[in-house]
Amino acid sequence: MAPRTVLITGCSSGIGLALAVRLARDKQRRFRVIATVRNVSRSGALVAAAGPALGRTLETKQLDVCDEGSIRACLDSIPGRHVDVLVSNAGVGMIGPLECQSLAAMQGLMDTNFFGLIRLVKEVLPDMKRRRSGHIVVISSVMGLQGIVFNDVYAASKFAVEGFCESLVVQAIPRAPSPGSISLVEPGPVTTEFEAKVYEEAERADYSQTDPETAEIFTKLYLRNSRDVFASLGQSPEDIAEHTLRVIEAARPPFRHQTNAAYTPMAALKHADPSGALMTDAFYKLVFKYDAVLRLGLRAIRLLRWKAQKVQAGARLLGFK
Ligand SMILES: NC(=O)C1=CN([C@@H]2O[C@H](COP(=O)(O)OP(=O)(O)OC[C@H]3O[C@@H](n4cnc5c(N)ncnc54)[C@H](OP(=O)(O)O)[C@@H]3O)[C@@H](O)[C@H]2O)C=CC1
Ligand SMILES: CC1=C(/C=C/C(C)=C/C=C/C(C)=C/C=O)C(C)(C)CCC1
Repeated sequence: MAPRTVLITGCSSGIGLALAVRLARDKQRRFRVIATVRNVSRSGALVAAAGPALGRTLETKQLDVCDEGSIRACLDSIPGRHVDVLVSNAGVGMIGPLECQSLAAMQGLMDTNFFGLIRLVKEVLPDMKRRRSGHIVVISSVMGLQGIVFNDVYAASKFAVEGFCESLVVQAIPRAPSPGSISLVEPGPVTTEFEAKVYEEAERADYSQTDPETAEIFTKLYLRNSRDVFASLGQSPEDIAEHTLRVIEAARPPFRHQTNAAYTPMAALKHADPSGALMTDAFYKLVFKYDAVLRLGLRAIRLLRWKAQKVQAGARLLGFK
């Protein structure tokens, strides 16, 4: 079978980079990867990680999801504009009290995370419809399902992504017998540059724009808990690449795919109680009342993960895997 052409956005780092390399190094050579970056001067890590796959199963191209012209130019440079799988991955984060964030920064985030997806879909969907085949895979987030304190605008952008895809999926690419033309991958925290970037912004923020109590909750409580959550529950970009590969290769791709089992019960709270009380109450208690219990639980998870890694390393040393 001819390799499937997979176009991925945001491949200079993190999930996009890991996925591009994973697909390009597929042992069965099932994919031809077009790994796109917004800024070609930032493709060094991708090129290094791709190694011998570069120029064979992986090529790099420029694409800025905020620039329709660059999306069109990228698509036009592909023979027949033929893309079998579009992975919409490019995205940015934002944390902190609402009063400390400018409207321009919020609009910039929506432009990347939400309108970036729309620009891509508008460009590839007509071709996919014409061919009656194609798969759009969107890197969403658990925050597309559930808001998290101090992530208001980022969560809103991922909710927008989910609402858009949920509406579009039914008619997107009618192809019997499987309608699986759009899939949402929903990771929890992933240890990439994303995390460092939001913390850097939090360092630079002007907390005089909010009241001292909110500033204190964010800087003292939230940031500490967030670091603990990433350290305990964080997945690697390679993990997310494996999950995304499973979605891409599935005969009947799922519409939604969560990557972090630890998150599923929290998302379930929302559906267990339509009034929202169960979910908001649980979050409130975890943040304000039982934060010591939360931290203890997270520390226990870290310890278990560390032990599991040791056991795995020992097993490898003994030649078991
Ligand atoms: N890390 C996490 O905890 C989670 C992340 N996600 C989502 O995963 C996706 C990837 O993030 P992640 O790998 O973690 O973070 P990274 O910061 O490592 O990667 C983000 C990528 O998006 C690119 N990008 C940003 N703006 C644009 C643009 N306008 N056009 C094209 N590319 C752009 C960046 O390019 P550049 O180098 O030029 O800035 C970079 O390549 C995002 O959609 C994010 O929301 C979802 C759940 C959890
Ligand atoms: C779980 C949890 C917390 C933090 C979650 C975080 C920090 C999640 C980050 C997810 C990301 C970064 C998704 C990206 O798309 C709190 C609020 C500290 C306390 C309550 C339980």
